[in-house]
Amino acid sequence: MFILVNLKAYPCDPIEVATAARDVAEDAGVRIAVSPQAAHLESVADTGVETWAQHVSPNGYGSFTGSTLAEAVAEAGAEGTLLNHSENRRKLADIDAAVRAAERAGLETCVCANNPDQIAAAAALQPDSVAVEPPELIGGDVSVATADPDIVTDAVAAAGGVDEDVDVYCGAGISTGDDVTTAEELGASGILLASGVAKADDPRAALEDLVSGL
Ligand SMILES: O=C(CO)COP(=O)(O)O
Repeated sequence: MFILVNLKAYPCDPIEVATAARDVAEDAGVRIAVSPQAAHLESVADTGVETWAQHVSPNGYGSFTGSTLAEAVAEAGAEGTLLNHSENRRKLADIDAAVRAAERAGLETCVCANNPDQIAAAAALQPDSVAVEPPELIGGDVSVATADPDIVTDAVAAAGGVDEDVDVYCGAGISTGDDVTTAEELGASGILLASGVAKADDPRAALEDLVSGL
């Protein structure tokens, strides 16, 4: 299972989380990545943890003020990028172009979506992975794998029906090792989480719990 920790715009210490994620990944032999604000990509990547951007723009170099270029995040040390997060939704054409921009820069891609139908559309763009995250469960206390297990199994089936090479992750409300193993049993090959680590009093302990059943 891949554990991708999205720090969103939470006021946590990205280096504290990155250092803990690096150590827990090494100790447990589990793949863990951290996705900080764009301004923190380089310092997070410098810790040695696998680092992801939260978004990249669909355009390449040029007169595009305010862009977050795929090339720039790759140069900062990112190895992958989220796209179309529930809190940063984009037009289909822009998601497609952003997947292509990320590929050109050598970044792994994960396109987020609300439900299995959107997962099928996202998988058709041939990212490396898609992530189903029901918006109403994001930031809550109940894991998507418990509250709505069908959405995970249906997302796995929807993506597989379009492109079997696209991995399927799930997220929303995940905070414990039980949540992670339940998601794995439903067919997800990774989880995407935020508040369970970014808002934890002890991010290292939260990460250790997440990998405890793997
Ligand atoms: O949006 C999410 C991860 O990208 C999920 O957030 P929570 O883990 O806080 O529910």
